[in-house]
Amino acid sequence: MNSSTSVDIHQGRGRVGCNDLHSETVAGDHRELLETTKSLFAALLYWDSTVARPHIQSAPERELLCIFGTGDLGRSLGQRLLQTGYRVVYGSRRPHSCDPLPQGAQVMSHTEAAQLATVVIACVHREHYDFLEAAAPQLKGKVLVDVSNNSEKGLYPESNAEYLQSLLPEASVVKAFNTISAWSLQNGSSDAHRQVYLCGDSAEAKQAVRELATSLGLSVLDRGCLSAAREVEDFPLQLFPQWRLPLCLATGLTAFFFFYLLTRDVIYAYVEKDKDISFRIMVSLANKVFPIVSLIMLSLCYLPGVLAAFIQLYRGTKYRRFPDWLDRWMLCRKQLGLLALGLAFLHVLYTLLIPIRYYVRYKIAENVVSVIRENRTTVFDTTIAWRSDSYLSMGILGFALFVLLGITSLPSISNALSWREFSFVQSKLGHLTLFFCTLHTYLYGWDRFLRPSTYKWWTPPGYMLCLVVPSVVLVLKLLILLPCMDRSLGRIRQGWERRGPEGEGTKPLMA
Ligand SMILES: NC(=O)C1=CN([C@@H]2O[C@H](COP(=O)(O)OP(=O)(O)OC[C@H]3O[C@@H](n4cnc5c(N)ncnc54)[C@H](OP(=O)(O)O)[C@@H]3O)[C@@H](O)[C@H]2O)C=CC1
Ligand SMILES: [Fe+3]
Repeated sequence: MNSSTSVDIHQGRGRVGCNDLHSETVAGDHRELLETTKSLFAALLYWDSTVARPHIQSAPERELLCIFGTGDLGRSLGQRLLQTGYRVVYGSRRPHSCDPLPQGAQVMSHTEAAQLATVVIACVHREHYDFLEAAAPQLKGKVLVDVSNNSEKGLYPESNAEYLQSLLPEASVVKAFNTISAWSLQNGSSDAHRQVYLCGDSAEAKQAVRELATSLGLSVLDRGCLSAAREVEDFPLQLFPQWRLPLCLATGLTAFFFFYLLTRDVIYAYVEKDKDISFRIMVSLANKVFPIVSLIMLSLCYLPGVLAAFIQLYRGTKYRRFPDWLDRWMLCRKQLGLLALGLAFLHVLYTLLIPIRYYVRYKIAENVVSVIRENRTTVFDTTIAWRSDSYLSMGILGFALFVLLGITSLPSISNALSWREFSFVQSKLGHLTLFFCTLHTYLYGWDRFLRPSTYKWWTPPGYMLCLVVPSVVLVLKLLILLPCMDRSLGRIRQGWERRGPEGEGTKPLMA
């Protein structure tokens, strides 16, 4: 009892401050009181740690996990599990000659290792799964995690996880961890904190794997039954999935406007005026196509937002899903915006090099010489000065805000912003950017809209075409900002719903 008493008092010092009490009491003559106090504290601490707070008594030993395969993923995953506090045992074909393993891990044959753990993670390629049949008795009733990926789509008739389950019907196979990578686990990159998908037919087995993933700092998304494994296995094969649509759009628009402007400018001059101005393709044409596509793409970033607002106003609720096409469109807004920024950047570069172009220098010199030769005087036109300065100024402001939007969309920057700050920049400043860039284009056009010579072969110039979408977006946005619309939308977004099909009255959905 004496020894246990002293240990208990020692443990309690930090928590209850019995150290001070101890020294004060010793300083006096009350040894009896000291003994009584010691016993009282000992009893209290014993009760506290065993009855009231049993978890404090001793941390439970972490679970032992088994990993089959000592390859790249097996080693990296084992190391992370050991760092998290789990105990790890490897099952290997060559327990005595495998590559160095994380410190603290044991290694033995597959059957021996499987016997020790209730959760077994198979870090082996699907092609070698048949060896697992030999360990079937040891894997009976256990959770078997399949982490495998495919090297290409549709290689096998069934998913790897379903194949594993068919080999070992008495184990509970769970598909998980295939979206992480050995590299990110080893280097602790942010990739290691990404979402992992989970699917399986046994709820308990999935729960065990979910707890495991959560303790590794991964967020888990349950995809349902094991039949969903095929889809989950295809995820890592995706290459920039959210960039596909924006890239296709940018390529399509660039190709369309390139041929449109080629016809209007170069081919028209050749056919109608017998002039070869094909050299303009390299700079002039490029410097028309890039800003046109950039402005359209920027407006396409904001169009789904205003469409969504109108859909919510029409439906009178925010609790109904948007159509799939709108969802997909919304999800790639960032990529649309970044591509638009890239094209705007090219427009800036091309514009900056205008003064050093041979064609431009030649034209200026020719003009000056003709003015002198013909003894003409040129009159300074204030309207043109206003127009050109305003046009440049809007372009600069638009581009500066555009760069700001691009910077704040970077994860490291956006993570440092609150939701309110992020939405202020992306929505308010975003629409202002669109407004400046659209105004820049209107000022470029100025009164050329009215001149018949602008419409070569009855086609409008490219910049006029590209003003359609941004103008529509800005008008729709202005409509949403009208007080009556803004108020209704605000209420809907706070959870209010229009009651009944006729839409009379409102009720709070989340009271
Ligand atoms: N590497 C990664 O980043 C990721 C990998 N994955 C998946 O994890 C699994 C393993 O990948 P990875 O670690 O890269 O592969 P490795 O080739 O590095 O390792 C595979 C391991 O499997 C074992 N093995 C090899 N052949 C056989 C066989 N004939 N019979 C039994 N066991 C065998 C070996 O371990 P031993 O010698 O100890 O028996 C080997 O080290 C794959 O299914 C992969 O798709 C999933 C996500 C990411
Ligand atoms: Fe411009």
